[in-house]
Amino acid sequence: MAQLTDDCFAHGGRLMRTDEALELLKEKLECVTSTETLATGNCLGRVLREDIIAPGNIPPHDNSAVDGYAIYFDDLEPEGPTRLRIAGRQAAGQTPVEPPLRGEALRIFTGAVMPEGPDTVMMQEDCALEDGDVIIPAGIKRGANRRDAGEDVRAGSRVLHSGQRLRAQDLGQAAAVGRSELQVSRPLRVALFSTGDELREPGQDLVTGAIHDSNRYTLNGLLKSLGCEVSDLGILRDNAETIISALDKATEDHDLVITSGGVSVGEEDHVKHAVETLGKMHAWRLAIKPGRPIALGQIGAIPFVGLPGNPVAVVVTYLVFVRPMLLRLMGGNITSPQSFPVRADFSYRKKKERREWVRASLRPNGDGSWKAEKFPRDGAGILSSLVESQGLVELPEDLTQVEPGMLVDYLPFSEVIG
Ligand SMILES: Nc1nc2c(c(=O)[nH]1)N[C@H]1C(S)=C(S)[C@@H](COP(=O)(O)OP(=O)(O)OC[C@H]3O[C@@H](n4cnc5c(N)ncnc54)[C@H](O)[C@@H]3O)O[C@H]1N2
Ligand code: MOO
Repeated sequence: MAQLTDDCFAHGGRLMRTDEALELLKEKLECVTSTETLATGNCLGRVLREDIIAPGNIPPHDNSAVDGYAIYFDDLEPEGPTRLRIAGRQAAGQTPVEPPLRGEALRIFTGAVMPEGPDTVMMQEDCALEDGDVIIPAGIKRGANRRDAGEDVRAGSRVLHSGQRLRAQDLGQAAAVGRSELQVSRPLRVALFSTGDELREPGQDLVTGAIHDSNRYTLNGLLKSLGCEVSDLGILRDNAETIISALDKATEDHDLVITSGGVSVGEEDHVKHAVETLGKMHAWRLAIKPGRPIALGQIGAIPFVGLPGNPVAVVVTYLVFVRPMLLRLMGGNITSPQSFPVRADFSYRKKKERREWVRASLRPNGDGSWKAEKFPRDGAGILSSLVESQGLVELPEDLTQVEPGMLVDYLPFSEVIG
């Protein structure tokens, strides 16, 4: 099991660019999860840890794509209808029957093996029947309505790649090549805490100055949607000893520890100190908004991530940094989420040299295209902005001004959550 090396997150004091941070994560983190063999049907969302090679062609044999009549194309009259005797019947799953002779048709059904000889299938709705014969109209193309062996997958080709997260269609593909079991990563075990004296559990009354803990619920959902096994370890009060002992204990049986809050420069921000006491901490100051402070470190060999407390910063830093980190730790490929160029429907000023994400939703332009409408309020504490938006617009470092009509990169939440 590969582990973190010392100083793996260390960097200079300046603000670090997103690309640099992601590169460093890729370089320094390795897979820490072992593999297990699971029934294919239980592998949804897991990271595949083997290449899946097709042992045979799919489909395994030439077959009919429709219910109809298998015929020899060369038997057809070039102009006008052709009458053919129906010589036999071939259903899906049946062993091949005697092929029809030239001048004959074979009644055939979708998925049934094509007989030797006939090259074309006529759909039954286009045919007429008369005294046990079939009347084929003119106009069909040679080879119509037949599916060739291997047209979906060729024997020996790689249908699934080690490192990919298994979606429903991937499970179908594994089953299609005959795999009843797959080698996948065990779930990453993540310990999750919130920190802050102001935090109360939902359901508890709020005294003045208190708020309900929302970050743990957001993070729990984000982590679970990526297939992590989450230990929700509650709220840590702003007390150095409490935090030290809780973090220490959490490393005993987890692959990663995540907290939110307490990573800034305030006197009550004890998380950094706790990690420094137990291991190594490298507070990263990233050239991003929201989510400038993010703490990465290690407690023993277990990676630690301290996310900023502001609820929007939590989600953005999770999507941009933590998600690729988790994928790496569970042996997955880190692929950039797919964003889409759309026209901005807003003006926005930003600082140069920093990457920003604004909350946005797609609205129809009326001509079939879409535009990105920005959520009107920008605060990193406005959690409702995430609820009411469908995604994020990513604004690169060198951009300083967005104007309506400008092309921007829109990242739907559906690309990265789940
Ligand atoms: N002097 C400075 N102050 C701040 C800076 C800075 O650079 N210098 N950075 C600001 C930025 S940016 C952020 S982000 C925050 C991050 O600070 P912390 O990680 O220490 O977060 P807290 O202070 O604990 O909390 C910030 C904010 O979020 C609320 N919060 C915290 N946890 C939760 C939770 N589980 N559920 C809901 N809301 C939560 C908390 O009450 C605060 O309002 O620091 C800025 N300050
Ligand atoms: O990193 Mo803070 O984003 O502005 O909430």
